Amino acid sequence: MKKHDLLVSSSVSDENLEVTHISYNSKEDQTNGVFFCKGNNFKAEYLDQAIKNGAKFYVSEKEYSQDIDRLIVKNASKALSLLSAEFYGNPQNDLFIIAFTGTKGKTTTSYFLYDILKRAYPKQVGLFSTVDRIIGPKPEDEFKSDLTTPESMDLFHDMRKCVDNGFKYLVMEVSSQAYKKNRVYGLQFDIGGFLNITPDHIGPNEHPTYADYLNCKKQLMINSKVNIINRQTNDYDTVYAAAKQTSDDKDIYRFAKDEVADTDFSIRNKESNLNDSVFTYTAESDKAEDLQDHSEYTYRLGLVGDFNELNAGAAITAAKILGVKNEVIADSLKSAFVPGRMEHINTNSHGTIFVDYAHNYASMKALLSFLKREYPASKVKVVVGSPGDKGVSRRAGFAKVLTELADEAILTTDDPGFEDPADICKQIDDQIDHTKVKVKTVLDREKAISEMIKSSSNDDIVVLAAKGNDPYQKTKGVDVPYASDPVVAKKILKDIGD
Ligand SMILES: CC(=O)N[C@H]1[C@@H](OP(=O)(O)OP(=O)(O)OC[C@H]2O[C@@H](n3ccc(=O)[nH]c3=O)[C@H](O)[C@@H]2O)O[C@H](CO)[C@@H](O)[C@@H]1O[C@H](C)C(=O)N[C@@H](C)C(=O)N[C@H](CCC(=O)O)C(=O)O
Ligand SMILES: Nc1ncnc2c1ncn2[C@@H]1O[C@H](COP(=O)(O)OP(=O)(O)OP(=O)(O)O)[C@@H](O)[C@H]1O
Repeated sequence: MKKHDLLVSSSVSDENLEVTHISYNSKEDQTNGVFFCKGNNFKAEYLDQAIKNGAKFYVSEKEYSQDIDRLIVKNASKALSLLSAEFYGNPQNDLFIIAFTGTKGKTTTSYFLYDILKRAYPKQVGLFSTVDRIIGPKPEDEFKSDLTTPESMDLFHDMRKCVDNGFKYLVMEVSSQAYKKNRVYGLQFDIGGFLNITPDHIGPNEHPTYADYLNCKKQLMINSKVNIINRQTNDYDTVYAAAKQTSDDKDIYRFAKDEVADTDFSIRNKESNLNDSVFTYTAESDKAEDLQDHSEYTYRLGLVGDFNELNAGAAITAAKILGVKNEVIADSLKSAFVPGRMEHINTNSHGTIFVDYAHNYASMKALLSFLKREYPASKVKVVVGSPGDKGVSRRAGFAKVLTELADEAILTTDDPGFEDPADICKQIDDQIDHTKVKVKTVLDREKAISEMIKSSSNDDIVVLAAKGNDPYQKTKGVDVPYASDPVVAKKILKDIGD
């Protein structure tokens, strides 16, 4: 605490207290435990409850109780991160950690790299993603994530499990919120990848301004030994300067699509269809040549979307830094699968269905532009909804992108929260130019999907957007089970004998 200038005061009467438990949730058993008082909504009664549940010590920015020993610190979430790392025996030192940040593509890139590394180093790779956390080789070591980047205590707990389960590598996503809330405070990454940044996550509960969002995101570069940067990201100069603060040029690799000067690797598309895309990855600098055992290599990526070639670029570069052979990378990428991200379902007579997590203007535009450009003769038909209680600007964004690029759309329910889904759909609908796109609203999501699939013919492309493979509808504070878009689509096809 002193080294990080966090200590305000300490009151320790029992120097021999053997701490067997740490917690930030007062409802848990706290026997011989240290309890952390942190968070915007913390209340003094949580500490009282923790003490009743056995806490022997607390860490806090304020002195709440003099009944037990305590450490008063300047910043409780930073203290939580540092002390959690210590409590779990600094598992980060036994893992090679590769982290990705970006407004879009974190999950996709993390899955690409996880699959590549798993082939190269079986039973040695963990994954902390928005979708799943994989902390060991057994089925019970794989579970759904609640946050993109877990709270620091949970992060170090799960890293410890990874190490105890024999893992040597960890691929993880780092959100801007992780830096804002100090979830990765004090952690140095072996490789940090910066994918892109566009205005998003700006609002009262996330980042007050774009400048704050960028500042949080660039922290990954400052805290990584080796950096991988998309040469075409917005604010490239700021991101590169952040990497340079702590890394030499030789440890900063840039990748770009098509003809861009001053990059280390270039991606050039050779062909694409509805199932995969083929692209070359070319070393453009001496240090890239040194990394790549061919100056150019051709990959086939089993996940379409030109943006996915960029995500693959980041994953390929990380794999190369780790010394993985091109053939292993190629084998993995050709069968790439990321739950709910550009999952495609081929039908016999109802066109091609894509399930994709695109859930704001920028990602829907990237997705629909790609489909329009590659398949100009096909109609693009979208089923989409927008969530309640957050991201209100997405509604206007969906209206704009549907007007610009869709042929037909059905507006439906997606995590309405405490709002009325009909109101949300109406807000989208009111901003659509109905002379450009045919739109209707069907609130029952399964019925909306069913209607769109049944009314589509073989040349059509059906996009089930924004929900990915979420198995719930967040409604009035409850996660109401929902089969997920891919499961619903496949069931409908089965029912109609396609
Ligand atoms: C605004 C925000 O970032 N909140 C996060 C933060 O909450 P917090 O530390 O402020 O805690 P709090 O909710 O105010 O609660 C106060 C404390 O009282 C404790 N408590 C509470 C009740 C009780 O009875 N007893 C008790 O001890 C709680 O355990 C907590 O420690 O720390 C919590 C974990 O300890 C997170 O769950 C929570 O994330 C919220 C729910 C969230 O969803 N955040 C989103 C915006 C987020 O972080 N998203 C990013 C992805 C964004 C992207 O795509 O880029 C992510 O990384 O997931
Ligand atoms: N590099 C990219 N650029 C633009 N759009 C992308 C990119 N990669 C993925 N997308 C789109 O964004 C959606 C979400 O992708 P992914 O889950 O990989 O990103 P993420 O950064 O983890 O997102 P989130 O923070 O919203 O969870 C995809 O379904 C796709 O439509």
